[in-house]
Amino acid sequence: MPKTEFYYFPIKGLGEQIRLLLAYGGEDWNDNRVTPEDWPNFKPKTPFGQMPVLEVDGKQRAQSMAISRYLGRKHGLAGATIEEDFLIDQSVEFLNDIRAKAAQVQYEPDEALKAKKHEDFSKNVYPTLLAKLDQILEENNGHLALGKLTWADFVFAGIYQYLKVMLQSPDLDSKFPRFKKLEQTVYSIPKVKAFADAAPKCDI
Ligand SMILES: N[C@@H](CCC(=O)N[C@@H](CS)C(=O)NCC(=O)O)C(=O)O
Repeated sequence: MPKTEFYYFPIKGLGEQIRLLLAYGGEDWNDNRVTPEDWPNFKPKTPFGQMPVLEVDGKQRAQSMAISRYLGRKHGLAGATIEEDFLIDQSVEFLNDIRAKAAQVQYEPDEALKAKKHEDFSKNVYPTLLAKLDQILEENNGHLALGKLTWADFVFAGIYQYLKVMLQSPDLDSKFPRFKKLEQTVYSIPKVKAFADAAPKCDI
């Protein structure tokens, strides 16, 4: 089996979903956590000057969603038809929309503007998006698509803690119990749990 190397910062961010998929697949892989000090040296050696990067047999792959989709297909977590794949992609893109909205606030450098945006989004944006997400889970047996475990669920589990921080919503678990349940569903898969139990702890 080819040796797989995964490279990302020592955070969950855009990398955790890939770590969870690699763990699920039972691949022989190394979880390389590149420190900010080592990053300037590695950056020019990556396809887009960014991480995550997945290297299989010396061949690099980049872009978190493309890598996740690739691993999902590889490990039986994709759709059986293009229609099913579409439903998975649709939910993943919706998750990305939520993350992008939250990031608009999280990475606003002006603190006063950040507070204003947070207030506005908390009132006018997040409630609709989160209710829709909850509805998708309700209609899919607690999953993001197809009523069963797919790679979209790994994307969700990988970003959920970070999302809570970005939404500044520590009570998200109690407001939307289906969210926490889905995160637990993924993290309690034995191979995923074994990885997560042994991995360095990080919240975001
Ligand atoms: N669209 C890319 C975005 C990757 C990205 O933004 N990576 C950030 C970390 S989350 C990065 O490498 N930042 C360091 C830099 O740009 O120098 C993906 O999904 O993989």
